[in-house]
Amino acid sequence: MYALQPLGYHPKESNWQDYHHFTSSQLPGKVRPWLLDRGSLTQRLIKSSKGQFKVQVLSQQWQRPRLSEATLLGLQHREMAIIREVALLCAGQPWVFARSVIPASSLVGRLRRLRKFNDSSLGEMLFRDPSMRRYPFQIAAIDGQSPQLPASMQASGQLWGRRCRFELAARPIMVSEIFLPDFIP
Ligand SMILES: C=C(O[C@@H]1C=C(C(=O)O)C=C[C@H]1O)C(=O)O
Repeated sequence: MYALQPLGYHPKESNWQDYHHFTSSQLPGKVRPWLLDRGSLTQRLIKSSKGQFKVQVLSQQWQRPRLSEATLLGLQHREMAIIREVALLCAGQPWVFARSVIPASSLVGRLRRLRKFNDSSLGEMLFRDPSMRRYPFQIAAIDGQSPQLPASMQASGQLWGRRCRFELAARPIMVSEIFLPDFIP
């Protein structure tokens, strides 16, 4: 019998650091150009997979963000958010695990539609919005066995992830993406 986790339990957080903390030689050549690409990951994956792209929603629910996510978003302690976790599939294979945090205080005006988001890409909405502003990336080396990854996506060794704060109509959203072993650009 597993002990019940206290409300707001989060697995050990990864060590997210500003991208300029890393020299280019520290980032593996396969993912380096993708980690720092400021364009839409969705569009790049669609192109790379010759259109065989799909967003698989794994969960989308109200939760408290992790402490470092709340800090990045400038949230009051314990503010609730929609936490959306998806797999980005290329030719049916999960290339990216993505976790987005949409604070309750951002779900206003035209952003209310994010309450009922489905398997269309969050990126398509973000990059279509003229008010969108993207902040600099944070990068982390992620333990492939980390419990933050669904069991089916865990791997031996180390994975690389990126995350950043977006603002739409000056309202913050966080998007994080972890590149999985099946990722073959
Ligand atoms: C931010 C983007 O949106 C992508 C789509 C996501 C979703 O639909 O949940 C999550 C992460 C992103 O990779 C993008 O395409 O660059």
